[in-house]
Amino acid sequence: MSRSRKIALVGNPNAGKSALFNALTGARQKIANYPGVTVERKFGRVVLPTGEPVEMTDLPGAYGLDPTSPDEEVTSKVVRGQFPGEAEPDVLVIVLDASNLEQHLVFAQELLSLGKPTVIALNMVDLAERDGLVLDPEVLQQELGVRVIPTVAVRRRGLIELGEAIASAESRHAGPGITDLGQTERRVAAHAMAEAAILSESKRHRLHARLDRLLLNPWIGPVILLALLFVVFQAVFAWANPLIDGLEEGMAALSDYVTAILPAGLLRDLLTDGIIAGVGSVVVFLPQIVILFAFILAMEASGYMARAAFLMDRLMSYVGLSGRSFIPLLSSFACAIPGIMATRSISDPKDRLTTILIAPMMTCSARLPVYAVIIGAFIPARTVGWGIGLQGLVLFALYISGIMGAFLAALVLRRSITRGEASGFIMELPKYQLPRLKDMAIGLWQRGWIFLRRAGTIIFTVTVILWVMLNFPKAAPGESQVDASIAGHLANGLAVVVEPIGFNRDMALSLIPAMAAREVAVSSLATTYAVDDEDEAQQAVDLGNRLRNSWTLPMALAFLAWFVFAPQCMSTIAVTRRETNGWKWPAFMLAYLFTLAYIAAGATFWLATAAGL
Ligand SMILES: Nc1nc2c(ncn2[C@@H]2O[C@H](COP(=O)(O)OP(=O)(O)OP(=O)(O)O)[C@@H](O)[C@H]2O)c(=O)[nH]1
Ligand SMILES: [Mg+2]
Repeated sequence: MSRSRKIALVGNPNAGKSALFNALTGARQKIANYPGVTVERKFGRVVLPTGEPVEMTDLPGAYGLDPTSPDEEVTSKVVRGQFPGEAEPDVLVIVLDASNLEQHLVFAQELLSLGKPTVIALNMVDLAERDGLVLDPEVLQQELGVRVIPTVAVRRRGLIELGEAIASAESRHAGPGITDLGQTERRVAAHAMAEAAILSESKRHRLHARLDRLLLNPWIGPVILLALLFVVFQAVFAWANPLIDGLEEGMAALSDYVTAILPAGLLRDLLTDGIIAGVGSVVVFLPQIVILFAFILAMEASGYMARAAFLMDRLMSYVGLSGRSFIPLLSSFACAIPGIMATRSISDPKDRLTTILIAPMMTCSARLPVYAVIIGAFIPARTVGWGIGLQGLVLFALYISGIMGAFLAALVLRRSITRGEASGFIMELPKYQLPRLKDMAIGLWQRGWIFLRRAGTIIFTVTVILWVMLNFPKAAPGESQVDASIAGHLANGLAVVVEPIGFNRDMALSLIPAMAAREVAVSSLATTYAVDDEDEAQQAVDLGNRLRNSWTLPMALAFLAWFVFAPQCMSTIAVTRRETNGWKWPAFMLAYLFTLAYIAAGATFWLATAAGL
């Protein structure tokens, strides 16, 4: 039997290729309302209405076949059949944004000139209609010489027709003239075709235009952005706290239950001190993660994020970056790994390298449990006027510190190691849309699942290993178990190094396993204090109390400052190595970020101590 045919989805950024890919294959690739979301090719299988199974490829968006950035290069190579080890696609599905037809038809003509069997998905016809645009697919079909199927990817409209068209797509005879047009001629042709295809157009953009005037205003826009972020961090504490209390009580009850049914011994200790106290101390932050991502996803889907990038462009040009870096940096708030991958859409290599190097300073979601534990234990849950919660304010300040640190680093890097001019920034602003509930739910589910999976795998494993290293060898009567243990001895070495910045031995101890993942700092503190606690009745998960008993406020603040900068994440280092093709830049990243963390934590500790906190 011959191999199944390969179908590739191509088109301009933000045309809805991934949405269409998800709808056709049942996959759950990330979609968001700004250009440059997909940076790698993704595969899936589809059975066409004719019963023929085909392999579908989702590609990064591009503006043409002459690549200007690493992600466009992937698209260009795949489409031309030059991607190493990959067969040429048999059918191209060009995805067009119906409400942005003229622009998208430029690249479409270039793709058609390849002469491959092609089908056009005229996507987002719902948005075109909403904006008062009535299109005639027939006209396009005649002009371009291929089937044109209207679709609404997010509502699964037009999928069967599209599948049928793919099944019967034949090698086309490139229409007269299309083959060897230059870029300018394609633009002219695109304009004429769009004009011919638009049956009627009643301008209904007024509300959106007004919204843009407000949100993109150079003075009001940044204020709105800042206010919005402020609300997000207030909500992360205010809304999550009741849920977290509930989860903590649940963990405590579970711990009590295990204590009651199991005889005293190693197994019981492993379950209560290692797994419930350790892993449980991280899991309780699920509500905060979900709330944070609810805001991020809503801002992404509505089209506001792209506006924020536009606003930030000017600010970023001061530090030698362009607004292009905004989306990768923004993705790094979830996790630096997709953030660093997203830099593939940056064309200038030095711009891209700078963005990679500063991405780890964006506060990723793995820091949230660390921040939340320390803030919860040391910052009183009171308001500081106008109903502003102090805890949320401190969290906000930590995020801002990371951003400031990143901007400062960019400023220095762009004047030294990655010297160069800030490149220009052109980004189309996507249409405003109301976030769809289903997409939001799927997105939140995915983020929550990633968080829990980390807790169940890497955090679980590292915590259990640490528990073992904390429990052996056994302490002599009267001696502290942690002092006697392997882990305690190991930590003593590091403790000497971090003593000047106010860290005690337990804090030093938590930094070692936290290289695997930052949340492990929380689980390892919880486990260390649980192991150290002789009083069996006190086994409930009250990490906050234990921290307050062993740390001073300046120590806690220094610990927070450390985590703003410290590159405590193996996976980030690994992905930096991959994206920069070598060890030089990850090594540099480790060195400069640890230095920054050390200075920041030390300065915080001594300033706080001097201030008498
Ligand atoms: N209303 C409407 N929205 C759509 C449709 N198709 C996609 N979208 C939305 O448009 C945005 C962009 O969709 P994506 O699938 O991420 O676009 P893409 O072409 O993969 O973009 P890149 O990966 O950046 O090249 C998302 O917010 C989708 O929810 C559609 O037919 N109608
Ligand atoms: Mg995509």
